[in-house]
This record gives sequence, structure tokens and C-alpha cells, in this order.
Amino acid sequence: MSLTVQPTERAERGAVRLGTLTLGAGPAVVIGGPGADARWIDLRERLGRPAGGTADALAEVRACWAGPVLVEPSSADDLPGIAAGADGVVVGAAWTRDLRLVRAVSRLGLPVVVQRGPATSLEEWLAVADYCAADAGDRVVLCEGGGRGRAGSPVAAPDLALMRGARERSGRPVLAGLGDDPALAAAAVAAGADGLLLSPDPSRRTTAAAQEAVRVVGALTRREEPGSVPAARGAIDRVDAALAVLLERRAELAGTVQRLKPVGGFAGRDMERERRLVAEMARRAPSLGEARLAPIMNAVIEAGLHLAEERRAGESRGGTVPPAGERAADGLRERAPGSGEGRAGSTPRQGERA
Ligand SMILES: C=C(O[C@@H]1C=C(C(=O)O)C=C[C@H]1O)C(=O)O
Repeated sequence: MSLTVQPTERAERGAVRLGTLTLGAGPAVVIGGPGADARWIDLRERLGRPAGGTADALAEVRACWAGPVLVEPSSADDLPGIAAGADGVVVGAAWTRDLRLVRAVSRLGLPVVVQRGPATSLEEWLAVADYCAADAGDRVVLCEGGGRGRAGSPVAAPDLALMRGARERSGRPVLAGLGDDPALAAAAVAAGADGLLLSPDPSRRTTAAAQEAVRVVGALTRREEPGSVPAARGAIDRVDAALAVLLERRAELAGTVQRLKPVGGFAGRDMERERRLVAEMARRAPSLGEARLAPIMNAVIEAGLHLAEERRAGESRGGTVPPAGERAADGLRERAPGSGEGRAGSTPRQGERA
């Protein structure tokens, strides 16, 4: 039995615009610090700092970032400043029981992100979202996890099954709150998160890992239906990112099997195994079919065999293999006996012209 990755159904989702960003349609977004698709400010973290408040905090971010900015208030006093300068408001987990603040927030005319805290049930959380939606014109996004009791205390890990359930029940976009830990980023994207909410100031590594999960895991697990050239190119770039990861992994494994086989490299080429492998792939790629997949996989397999032979040659010379661009062509292009045997129209060697 094969495991089929089910693309997440997205058509029925109610998308929410956040400035220039769309949540709930297209790829998952990353909300965090520099390098993310949107940024956010937690004014609770700024309590006790010299006055200046919301406007100063927003000006600081706007000075170096032109995209969407979300703000979590530290109290109702922050709301006018947020209304004047932010693209959305975060109702942090700590606020969900303060219905006066929730109501005031949802009357600002901005999209609202409603975060679930560890002590809030699914029912309560969805009820708060509905309460907001009445005033916020349905521009409500749910965020599972990531809530902190006090500023600085550790974030609560998201319950991804709950996040998925909330998304199905409400039809609203959902975020996974990850704080500074990208460990669940891939799982969250696969579980259908429309975005990942990091901490307001995550490390560069956290943001990069979250973005990579969105691209690679997103390409594998969710179907996109882009409606413009830039959107289609973005979707293609994400699929190519996933392909590159898989091609690199495949090349490593192809090298391993060459070392393990009694006769490796081009000399040990097994065309019957290659045919079966193409037939098996055609089940998952029926539009391409065996006829179109065969030359693609021939090129992939030959690239793997070349790499394995180059590495073996490097090892037997006692050195390490230089990067591809610096490699001497001589000695590496020698076709081993039996290579390409029986395959009509075998692709030209690397660097050769057809
Ligand atoms: C990997 C093997 O060696 C060769 C390379 C293959 C590949 O990269 O898929 C497939 C068959 C062989 O020609 C193998 O024997 O399985």
C-alpha cells in the first residue's frame, strides 16, 4: 500500500487580507521578524519602557519594513494608535477572557488574529472568534498556540489536531504559533496551517527554517490554484524547492547503493530496475506517464551515477571531491563499460551538447 499525500482542500476557505498579504488562499505565510512575510509587535513586551507607545513602536518597524504589521495591545489605551498605523491586531491568549477589550479591538476596522491560550477550549476560542467577526466584518484569523502567560514566559506549543479542527469547523484561516522554535513548522504546514506566527523578534535561523517548511512541505502537501503569472511562478518555485531537496537526497541514496552493490556505477546499471521505477512513478504522475517520465529519470539516474563515480574517483585518489564548478572534466567523463546500454536516445553527458 502506498501513502498518498492528500493535498489540503482549500477552495471553501474564507481568505482574510492583511495589508498586501492574503491569509487562507495560496501558500502559508510566515509572520515574525526580519525575513518574514509580515511582522508583528507585542506591546506587552514594551511595558515599562519610556513613553511614546504604539506610534513609536510602529514607526520603528515601518522604518525598515514596507509590508504588513500586526500589533498586540498591552491595554485598551493602545487601540487608537493601532487603528491609526497597523494592518491588523493580535488578541493574545492572555486577552481572550477580557471581552471588553476583545470587543473594542474588533471595532477598530482591522483584521483580528485570535490566539488560543492553553486554558481555552476549542468552543470558547471559536466563540471569541465569532464574537469578533460580528464587528470585524468576518476578517478574523485563528492562531493556535504560541500564547504566553506573561511577556517572556515560554510559548505554548500548538495542538495541530485542534488547529485543523478549528479550521474545518470555522472556515477561518488558521495560524500555528511557534514562538522561537521552528521544530513544528513542517508539521504545521502539512496539517493545513495558513500561516506560522513566530515571536516578534525570532532568530534569523527560526525565520529561515519556517520559510523553508512553507516552501518544501507546502509544495508537497497543498494544491495551489494560482490566478496570476507571479502567483503561478511562486507556486512553481516552491515545487522546484521540494524537487531540489528530493533530488539531492536521491543522489545521496544512489551513491550509497552503488557502494553496496557488488558491481556499482555505470558498469552495474540495471535497466529492468529503472523501467520498474519509472512505471511505479507513473502511478503518481499519470499526466506525464511512463513515456515522458523515462527520459527525465534517465537524466536523474545518470547524474547520480556520475556523481557516485566522481566521488569514488576522488576517494581512490585520497582527496575530497571539489565542488562541481571547479572539477576537472578529464577523467570524469569516461563512460564506464555498459553505461547507457540498451537505452535508446540516452541523454548526452553533462557539459556536452546534443
Ligand atoms: C540505484 C541502482 O543502481 C542504478 C541506478 C539506479 C537509480 O539511480 O535509480 C537504478 C538502477 C541502476 O541502474 C540500483 O541498482 O537500484
